[in-house]
Amino acid sequence: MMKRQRTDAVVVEQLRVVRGGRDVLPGLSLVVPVGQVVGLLGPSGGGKSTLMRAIVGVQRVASGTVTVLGESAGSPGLRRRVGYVTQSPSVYADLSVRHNLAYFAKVLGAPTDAVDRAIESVDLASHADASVGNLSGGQRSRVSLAAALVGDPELLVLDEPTVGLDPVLRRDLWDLFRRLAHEEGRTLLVSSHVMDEATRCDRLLLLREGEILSDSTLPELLDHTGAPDAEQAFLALVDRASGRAPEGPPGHPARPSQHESGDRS
Ligand SMILES: Nc1ncnc2c1ncn2[C@@H]1O[C@H](COP(=O)(O)OP(=O)(O)OP(=O)(O)O)[C@@H](O)[C@H]1O
Repeated sequence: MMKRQRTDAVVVEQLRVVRGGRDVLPGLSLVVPVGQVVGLLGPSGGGKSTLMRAIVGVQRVASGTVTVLGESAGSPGLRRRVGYVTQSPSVYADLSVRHNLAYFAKVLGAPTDAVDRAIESVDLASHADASVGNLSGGQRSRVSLAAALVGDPELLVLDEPTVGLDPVLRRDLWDLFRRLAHEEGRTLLVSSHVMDEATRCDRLLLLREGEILSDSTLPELLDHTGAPDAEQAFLALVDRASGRAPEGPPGHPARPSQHESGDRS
């Protein structure tokens, strides 16, 4: 099992990414500290997936640097050290949980006991021989997560892992993320456009239109904005960034129009 060594798992400096002829990330800088659950929150289209792709090294970058666990993002040495779960399922529906994970372990060159450890980590031992196609949505999400865990990664990058799940499954997954960070010392970068998931993160990065509006803990964010919850705080920051004063009383910033709130849930 890996040991914590550095203070920053990810360091992004002046990252510029152009997609479809547009500056999706115009010049982003941020750090993700080791051993924490960092939430990457913000409206759809804000650049969360693009940033994650740059961190795992699958995104063409126009300029800037992305350093992951002390190496340049996408370096061959990071292959097993970084686990990535995309929004679309990456496991085979016609194979059992165990066979899926055995396949990923082989691809990554991970030891065979990594399969059982990953299955236990995500609490799927009782379904290890079930076909993935017969599992519930929440169980399937956990298989994808287990596939990312077989390489025993120090950094897990999870793109909207709780989307479409019911509140109980969401809570269970967030409990698991926290355990992976706080008990096993891994670093987790987890994206979501559901603001109430902010309460489960050690730190929050609020991303909107390719720019970081805030990088802090939730208590710091609430203190700084005077807002009662993460969603209101985010909206207050959006108003400030667009030079618009909130219309409501302090602590209750006005709600911007639907497209600005970007809520697609
Ligand atoms: N393959 C692509 N080609 C061109 N533009 C793209 C491509 N993929 C994404 N974009 C654009 O890049 C911007 C950021 O998209 P991205 O997927 O990173 O946002 P996001 O915050 O992850 O959104 P979501 O929550 O919907 O996944 C969007 O404006 C999107 O239209």
